Parts: sequence; C-alpha cells; structure tokens
Amino acid sequence: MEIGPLNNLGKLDVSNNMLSGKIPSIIYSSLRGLEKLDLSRTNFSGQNPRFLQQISLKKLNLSLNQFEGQFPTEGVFSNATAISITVNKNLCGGIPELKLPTCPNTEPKGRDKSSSIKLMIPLLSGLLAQVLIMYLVIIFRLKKAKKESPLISSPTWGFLLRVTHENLFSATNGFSSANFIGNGSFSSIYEGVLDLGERLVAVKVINIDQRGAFKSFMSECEALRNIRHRNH
Ligand SMILES: Nc1ncnc2c1ncn2[C@@H]1O[C@H](COP(=O)(O)OP(=O)(O)OP(=O)(O)O)[C@@H](O)[C@H]1O
Repeated sequence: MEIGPLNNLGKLDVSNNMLSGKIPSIIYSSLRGLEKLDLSRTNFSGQNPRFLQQISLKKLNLSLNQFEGQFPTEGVFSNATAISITVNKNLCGGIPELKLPTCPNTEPKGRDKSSSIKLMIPLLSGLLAQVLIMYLVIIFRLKKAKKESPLISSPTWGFLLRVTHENLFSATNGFSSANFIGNGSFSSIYEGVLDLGERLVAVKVINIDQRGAFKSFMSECEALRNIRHRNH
C-alpha cells in the first residue's frame, strides 16, 4: 500500500485492527502534521520507533500491543499524560513518571559506575591516611632534630660567637708566630684571647687556595655541629 504526503492529517486511528510487525515509517515521512495517533490493540511489535519523537504528536496510544525494549523519552514520549502504553510486554526505560523498569543493557553501566565509585572511596581514604601519617612522621622527626641540635638548644652551647676578622686579628696578636699552635693539612692554628682576656680560643686559618680545603672545611663544620670542644 502506498500513501502520498498527508501533511494536514491531524488524527489517525488505526486501533482494533489486526496489524502486525513494526510501526511503518510512513508515519514519519508522510504524516508530519499528525497530532493524535491511536495504534492501540493493533498487535504491533518490536522496539518503539524513535521517529515518533520527531513529529509533533500530542497524543499517542500504544496500548495493548507487543512493543518491547527501551522506551523513548523525547517529543511526545516526554509527557506521561500524552501517551498510553498499558499492556505492552517488556518495555523499559522512558521517563520516570511511566515507572517502567530500568533497561537491562543500561543497568550494568550504572552498576559499573557506582561500583567503581565504591572502590575509589577506600582507595582514596587509604591514600589520604598514608599522606597524613607521612606528614606526622616528618613533623615528629623535624621536632626531634630541632631538639637535638646542639647549636640551638644546648644550655652550655646556647649561643654562636660572632667575631670579626679584626677581633681575631687582635686576639692572636696579628696571627703572630708566638700564638701559632700547629699546622693541619689545609690550615694553621693560632691561640687567641677574646673578650679582654676572658675567653681562650683556637683560631683556625684555612688556606683556601689549597685544593680540597673547602671540602675539608665543610666536613669539619659538619663534625663540629655534632660534638663539643671546650676551646671551640
Ligand atoms: N681547638 C684546638 N685547640 C688546641 N689545639 C688545636 C685545636 N685545633 C687544632 N689544634 C692543633 O692544631 C693542629 C692542626 O689542626 P687541624 O685541625 O688544622 O689539622 P688536623 O685535623 O690535625 O689535620 P688534618 O687537617 O690533616 O685533618 C692540631 O694537630 C692540633 O695540635
């Protein structure tokens, strides 16, 4: 059967007919002006054709047919009062007002999503706990190191002596041979007196031109950080 374009046809009622198969696409191609479509009790089957979303339908009766699968949600399908779908086997999805069951093919997707979220929560909280523990350990170690630092908190070593070259020069009588104590690999040691005779010190003059002198000086500073010497 062939039907030409019937764009002005507003209402089509083919209910109570023994039609079968899928809804013919002719409705979309030739009946674009259709507002009311009654396909009830016609024995149509298959998936609901999505093209019915595209035409300006205001009423759609699909009751008592054999439709199945995912129900569309747009166009006339977005209005629960405009459609009738009673007694159709295995319809699912659609707008929530229709209270159709969730479609089985979309369910695993949702389940996957929610189960991956459920997996993420303990993972993230574990990570957060680890970061927190590491942070606390670092803070604890820093505090401990600060306490153990002899230069800062020791009661007998609670200061750093600030002296100028001039102070040392006069303390050692201009680095005189009379004050000379001895030589090391990279330095010469002089005895000196600071603070108007109150403090006896050993002054180490490093020969920075000598190769390795700076490295030796740095490792000596490092060692001095950890030991105490009555002359230092
Ligand atoms: N604080 C000090 N009080 C008294 N004498 C010191 C003091 N420091 C060094 N001396 C004397 O100066 C000498 C040279 O010391 P220095 O520290 O320059 O070299 P070293 O450590 O003995 O040798 P190297 O530089 O090869 O390691 C020492 O042998 C020591 O006799």
